[in-house]
Amino acid sequence: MALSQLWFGLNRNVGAFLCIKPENCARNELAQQPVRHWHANIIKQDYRKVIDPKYNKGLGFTHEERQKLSVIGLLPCAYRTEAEQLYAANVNFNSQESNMGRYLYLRTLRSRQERLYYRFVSEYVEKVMPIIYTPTVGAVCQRFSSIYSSSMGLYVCKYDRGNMYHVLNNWPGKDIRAVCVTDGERVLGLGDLGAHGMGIAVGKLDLYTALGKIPPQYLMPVVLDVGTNNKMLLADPLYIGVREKRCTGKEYEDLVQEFMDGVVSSWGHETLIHFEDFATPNAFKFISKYQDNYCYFNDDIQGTAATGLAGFLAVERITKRPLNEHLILFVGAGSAALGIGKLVVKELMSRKMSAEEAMKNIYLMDSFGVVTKDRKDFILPDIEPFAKDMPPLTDLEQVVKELKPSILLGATGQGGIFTENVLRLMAQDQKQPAIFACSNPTSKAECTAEQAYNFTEGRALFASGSPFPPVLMDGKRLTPSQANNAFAFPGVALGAMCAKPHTIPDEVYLITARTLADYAVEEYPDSVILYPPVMDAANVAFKVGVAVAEYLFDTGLATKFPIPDDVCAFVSGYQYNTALEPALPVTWKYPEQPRISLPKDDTKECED
Ligand SMILES: NC(=O)C1=CN([C@@H]2O[C@H](COP(=O)(O)OP(=O)(O)OC[C@H]3O[C@@H](n4cnc5c(N)ncnc54)[C@H](O)[C@@H]3O)[C@@H](O)[C@H]2O)C=CC1
Ligand SMILES: CC(=O)C(=O)O
Ligand SMILES: [Mg+2]
Repeated sequence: MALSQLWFGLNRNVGAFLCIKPENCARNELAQQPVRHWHANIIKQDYRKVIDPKYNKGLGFTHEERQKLSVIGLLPCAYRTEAEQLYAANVNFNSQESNMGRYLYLRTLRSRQERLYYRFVSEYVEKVMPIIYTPTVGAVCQRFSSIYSSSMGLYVCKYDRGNMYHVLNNWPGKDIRAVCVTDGERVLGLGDLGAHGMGIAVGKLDLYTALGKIPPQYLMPVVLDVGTNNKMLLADPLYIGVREKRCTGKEYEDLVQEFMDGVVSSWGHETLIHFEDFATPNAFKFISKYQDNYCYFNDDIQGTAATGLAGFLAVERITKRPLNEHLILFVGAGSAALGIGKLVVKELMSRKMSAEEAMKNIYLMDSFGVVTKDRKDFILPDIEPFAKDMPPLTDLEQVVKELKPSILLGATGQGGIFTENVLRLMAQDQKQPAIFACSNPTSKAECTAEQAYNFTEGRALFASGSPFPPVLMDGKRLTPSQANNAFAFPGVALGAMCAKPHTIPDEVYLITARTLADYAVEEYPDSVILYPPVMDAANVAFKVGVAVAEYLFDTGLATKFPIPDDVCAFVSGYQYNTALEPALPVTWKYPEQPRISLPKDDTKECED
């Protein structure tokens, strides 16, 4: 291993450092001894541990550790405590001039010192999440080929058909317990980004660890590269993916099936398979195909459903009006909106309502207008039950004027469609109009927080998919909530990975929604917030993880055996600790063995 590589791995040093303190010379003196070669071999092993981002502590190696590892001189003399390392990371992060710079700095930190990275993300989640996740991750995905410097995840392309097991097992991690896979066809609200979808798979799994505290070595981000229909990418000389139009139909579905089987045969049936940012018709198709037979979930439909329902439960609590008495208008009838709509129906049915009663006050609107019964064919079969018997209405303003919704949720990927007039109409008819602008990234939000508050005299209960800063109005600080599936998927994943089910039923998303809604009530009883603040997202993930695991154990769906007596302690024990560990950790200790005194030498002298 080249010395330069070592320095690079340790802390991006630019040379060797000679410290003249005599006690620090011990290792070098030792190196002159005859045992040198034997020792060098041991040290080589240690070196590997040191340059591995999992173990590397940079300036956090104590001087004793540096001596043991023979890295004295490869680091400057200073030792930094954890707090000092975090402070240094923060200084570096803040000194970047753009969010893209901050993202790239964090990737470098991640590739050098994994624990410090996750510690930093957890500690500064409010300012870091918008960088590693929406909105900056959207810009990263758009420019992925031009900023490409390392793979970050596994790329499985359509030409790997027949060799899936081989490709999956090229991944260096051997104990994979969750996979986040995308085919990049609908990345946030940015459309088809092909192999650039890796950015979002990496971002989601980063939140598994930052929020769910799931150990990163169990996680694998994957892009299924089946081509792209994005003309700009196809013409980009730097494009990193398959430069062909998307494959579809049987060829596509067979590849996805081979992927599912490859994961199961590589790491077992309990491996969590998280589908992200597939185009909506495929997303629904794969839920019906895989939900009952794999440890599988679709985040855009099911994770978003849990988050959306939790927001509606908060509206119900704040307005003191039962959910079924609210008129809900979904603008958008795709993965996000339809997923939420279906879960709201399940929630209302659990309150002893029929499906028809539950759907009575739920309206869907897509780019053709309100979904009505006279539609010839429905893009998705799941839309049809929501269709209403009414004359067609296509203009959003008109729809709001006529239906007078109390809850308006946008998931269209169309920035700004909640216009001033739409928002004013909402405020005209409702005391506390609930407005959810769920589309990501920020540029695609249906309205900004400022617009929502300004055009409703500050009365809106507002949440958005990407974060907005607080708004000052008449001396009052109005803080918007973030309605993002990041409040659901890390906890669902944590619970599922602990309990290891072979299937994740819809009840899990009801439980997730209720746990998230209860959290806000318990922690902020007097507040009118729709969701807890993002700085609480790790606590939410833990609560959701425990609730999901408990449900899976109680219903016999868990395959983890034996069933733990204390699920809370069990889930907590599974979690990742971001504290910097010793370089050469003592994993377990042996007790001192009782000593038996040696018998006296009673050998008789030889007679002959
Ligand atoms: N906040 C969150 O946690 C999540 C947010 N999203 C965001 O939601 C957006 C939509 O995602 P999907 O549902 O997967 O997309 P999709 O493509 O499945 O659905 C979009 C829907 O919007 C409709 N639409 C488009 N323009 C419209 C208009 N002018 N008026 C009315 N309807 C219109 C389309 O007909 C379609 O029904 C994206 O921006 C995505 O980032 C998605 C998942 C989770
Ligand atoms: C948040 C998310 O999953 C999306 O916008 O697609
Ligand atoms: Mg998504």
